[in-house]
Amino acid sequence: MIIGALGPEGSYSEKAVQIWILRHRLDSVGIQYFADIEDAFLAVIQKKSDLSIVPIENSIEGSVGVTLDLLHENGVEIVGEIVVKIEHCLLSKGGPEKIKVILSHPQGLAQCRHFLKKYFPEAELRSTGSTSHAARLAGEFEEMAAIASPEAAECYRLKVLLPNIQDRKQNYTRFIALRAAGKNTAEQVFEQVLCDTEEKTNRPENSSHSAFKTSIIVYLEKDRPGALYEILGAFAKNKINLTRIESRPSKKELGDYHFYIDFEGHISDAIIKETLKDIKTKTDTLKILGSYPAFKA
Ligand SMILES: O=C(O)C(=O)C[C@]1(C(=O)O)C=C[C@@H](O)C=C1
Repeated sequence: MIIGALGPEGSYSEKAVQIWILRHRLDSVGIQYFADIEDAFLAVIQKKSDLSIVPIENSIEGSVGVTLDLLHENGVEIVGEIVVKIEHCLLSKGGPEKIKVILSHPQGLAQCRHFLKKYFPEAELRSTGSTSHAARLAGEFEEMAAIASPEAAECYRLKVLLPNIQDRKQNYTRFIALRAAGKNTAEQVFEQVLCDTEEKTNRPENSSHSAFKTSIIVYLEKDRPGALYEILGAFAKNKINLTRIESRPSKKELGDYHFYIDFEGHISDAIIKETLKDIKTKTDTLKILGSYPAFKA
């Protein structure tokens, strides 16, 4: 089995893959590293990986926009989530006095904004494809430092000049595990529900509602008063707990959005089916991204 992730070695994405491998007790897994999130994501469609793990949101910086857009644009299924604690360090080959350039993934730079402004106001900030890519470069040039993990420091033989430099101690990134949409995806199960035929899912028996999450994208073509309220009302009426709601520009015009909604429950639960059927009548597009086990720390 090949799992795709953002590389090179030492990225937080690799950490997420390792957690996935441990929790699923997988052996004989190869990690395929990609230069950016888009390539890692699309690898499942291009059959370069069986599963890909990509970041979707961070507790300090919010959504990873490219992942949200790709979920809308492509036929993939979310099969799981992984939450990784992010502890950024300032890494370099030499001492702090030599640092002229600080490199990291844009998320890494943004999560350490206060630190950078306070201690390195003169440094040039440069973004890289990943935190580990930044560490690899810092290993080559003394005047460059990287914001990356302690594991990246080990990988590229860098000194940890300062640990835990993110603006808040509590810093977590949520990743999703994807596979290409195939047979028995949540979307197809729902299509069957709409035709009132018997559906089959890979949901384990006897699992509680909150043990699972379902992710959907909703698009309301014609902006009308109360449209979003009606959708949220359908969840409230059936006492379904939303875990996230996020809007993302549809890119058609200013002020036009897709809504990404995560909620507790599995697509094969009767109440979820009923709620989604109801929502389908209120929206122009309803895309079901998947039902998957909620991450437990
Ligand atoms: O650059 C990495 O190491 C990544 O895995 C990417 C990523 C992200 O895109 O959010 C993952 C976790 C951290 O929030 C910073 C960067």
